[in-house]
Amino acid sequence: MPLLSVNNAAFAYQAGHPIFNDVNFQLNAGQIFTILGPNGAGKSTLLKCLLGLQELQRGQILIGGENITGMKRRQLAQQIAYVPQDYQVNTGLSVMDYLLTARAPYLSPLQLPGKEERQQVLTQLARFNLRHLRGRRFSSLSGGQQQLVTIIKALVQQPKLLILDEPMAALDLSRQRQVLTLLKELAATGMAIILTTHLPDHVFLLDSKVGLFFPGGTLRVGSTTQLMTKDNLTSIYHTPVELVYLPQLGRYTCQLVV
Ligand SMILES: Nc1ncnc2c1ncn2[C@@H]1O[C@H](COP(=O)(O)OP(=O)(O)OP(=O)(O)O)[C@@H](O)[C@H]1O
Repeated sequence: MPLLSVNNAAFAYQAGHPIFNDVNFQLNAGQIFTILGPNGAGKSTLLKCLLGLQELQRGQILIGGENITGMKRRQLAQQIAYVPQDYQVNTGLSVMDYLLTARAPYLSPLQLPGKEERQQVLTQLARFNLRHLRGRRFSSLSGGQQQLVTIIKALVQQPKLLILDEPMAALDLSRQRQVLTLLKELAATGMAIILTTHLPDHVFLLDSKVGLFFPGGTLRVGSTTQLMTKDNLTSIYHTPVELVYLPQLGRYTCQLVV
């Protein structure tokens, strides 16, 4: 059974103005699914539906065979972690305390996080060499640091499915490389991953399953080889691009034609 099944999903914020229609895809443990589409296409909205933050007009979303509409938030939070596009929350919490909130789905209502949870936070901070930030106020961090800490928070939650909305938008090249490498490592351990990005090169680097938002709210799903073509990218972005093969890297890169 797939970890995630999205069947005939349709969503509209306003009746008669669908954002997407008939979205169908499945994701197994250990698979990466990268979603591309122009601004306003519906990528974040689809992710919010997967998280149960928005309700579908039609269709269903199943996690481990169970419809998410019948699941409690705590139960969902043990399955799915989310890195939102708007990660800049105004909180007075330190980085450590902010990260500890990710353990809440595993603690009883009045239980405070203890030594074990603090160790889990330190282990995840260490992946990015960011242990030194643990005493800083989250909202005092730079944009890129906040985005990294938000990714780390999702890891502290230990999900089966990790959903990231443009997780590298604020990151420098070295940090993008770290995140891409980490996503591959997490997938190899069996975590399923869904991310959105505006950089087609991220898809070529991950060589993942792909979802392309076409005009009219159609999500076409396939492999990198099937869907990441010059015609498809030109068509979804309404702008000319060239795909260039890099023999030394064994993959394509996407270049704007200016
Ligand atoms: N809460 C809302 N109420 C009404 N309309 C909304 C709401 N949130 C988003 N929209 C609209 O739904 C459409 C899809 O938005 P969404 O944020 O899903 O796009 P996106 O593909 O993630 O875009 P971007 O690449 O710019 O982040 C847009 O036209 C947007 O204006």
